[in-house]
Amino acid sequence: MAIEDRGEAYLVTHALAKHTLTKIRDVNTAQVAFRKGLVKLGRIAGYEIIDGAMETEYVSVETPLAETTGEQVRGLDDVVIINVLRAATPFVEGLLKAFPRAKQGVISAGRDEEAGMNDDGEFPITIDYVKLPEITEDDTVIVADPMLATGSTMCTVLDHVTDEQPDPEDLFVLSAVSAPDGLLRVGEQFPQADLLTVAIDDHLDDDGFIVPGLGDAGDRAFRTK
Ligand SMILES: O=P(O)(O)OC[C@H]1O[C@H](OP(=O)(O)OP(=O)(O)O)[C@H](O)[C@@H]1O
Ligand SMILES: O=c1cc[nH]c(=O)[nH]1
Ligand SMILES: [Mg+2]
Repeated sequence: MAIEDRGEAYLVTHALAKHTLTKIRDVNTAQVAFRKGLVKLGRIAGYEIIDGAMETEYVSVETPLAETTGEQVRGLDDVVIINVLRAATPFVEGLLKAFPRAKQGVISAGRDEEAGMNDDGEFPITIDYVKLPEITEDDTVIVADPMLATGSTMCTVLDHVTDEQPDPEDLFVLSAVSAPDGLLRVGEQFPQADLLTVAIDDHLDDDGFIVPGLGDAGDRAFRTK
């Protein structure tokens, strides 16, 4: 298993995840390579969730030559992936390679960057659209957003995801880059969630951007600036 417990979060430690994150951190990595990098990170993280958190069962299988025993992953039909628009879209594309039959939810969430952070280090979050599947107690729920900065977006998203739904078997908050503030905020407000990230960065700047981070993930993936 290449998921390492860091106390406040679990790290995806697969070498290709670190390699890919380094590539997309680079200011010279342009839109297409940036977006492909997020897709790749989503796929690797999905495989790591399967390897680290899902069980296998023995099944008998008939090859062209003989009957033998193999293993299959349990619960692949009981996966829910929540796409936090906009930056999570390529990340989710990668996750879907690991979980092609996942139920999918979409939440459109944006930070009000003009309003800025309040004294508690939170942004006002605008939610424009919410469409979620029914969640069951058997489900593994993965809420994906490549950036976990102040945690304001994720906490607002999780309010919707957990509202009037049963507790799933597992609830993962998956990000590529996290700031300590965001991990602490989400961890405090949603102790039932497992926080999974490729990197925990140093700090947030005065505008709420992760340092060193990778800049504005949405703008870089969608070429809006
Ligand atoms: O932890 P937080 O401080 O809430 O910041 C993280 C959020 O900020 C970014 O979204 P943004 O509001 O820029 O929207 P976008 O994805 O449409 O660019 C990012 O994709 C996260 O959703
Ligand atoms: O560093 C950050 C913080 C929030 N959203 C981003 O895209 N990047
Ligand atoms: Mg953005």
